Amino acid sequence: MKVGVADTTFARVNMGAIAIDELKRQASVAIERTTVPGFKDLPVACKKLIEERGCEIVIALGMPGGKEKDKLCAHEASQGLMLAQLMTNRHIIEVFVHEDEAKDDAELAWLAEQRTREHAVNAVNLVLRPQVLVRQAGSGQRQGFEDAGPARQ
Ligand SMILES: Cc1nc2c(=O)[nH]c(=O)nc-2n(C[C@H](O)[C@H](O)[C@H](O)CO)c1C
Repeated sequence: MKVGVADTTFARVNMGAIAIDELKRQASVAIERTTVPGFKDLPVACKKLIEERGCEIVIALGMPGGKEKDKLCAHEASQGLMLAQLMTNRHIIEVFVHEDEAKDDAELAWLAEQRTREHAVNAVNLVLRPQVLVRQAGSGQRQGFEDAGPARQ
């Protein structure tokens, strides 16, 4: 099984390296990596990882900046990633860490690592251990900051 990792030079954390480290901890899978300038370049990069490099699933890692323009572009990139999923019939796990989610650089680095690692686990589970996700259904999982947990009556 091959997992694709696509990340960007725009990001302020090496999210691709973190994803690869976590994938190696989780399972014995082949990994294909590509790095593009920014998140708008991710959809075609992910499609190529699937169609040309044989990936079963891809993790798309990006970091939207804090400006309004960045947020608009992030929405567009996200739509591109969804389209790529429908075109290829493969999951592309979008891991976006918005720069303004964190109060400072240290928290940004922590959040990017945490979210990347947790979604790398999700990607492996989706393909190799789907029953793990079924067991987590409705449990309020969050990637990065604390889990929300199940709603209580
Ligand atoms: C405005 C803008 N904001 C971001 C961003 O917040 N995060 C990011 O990864 N990339 C951004 N880019 C760059 C585009 O994604 C893309 O790399 C260029 O438009 C070249 O295709 C742009 C152009």
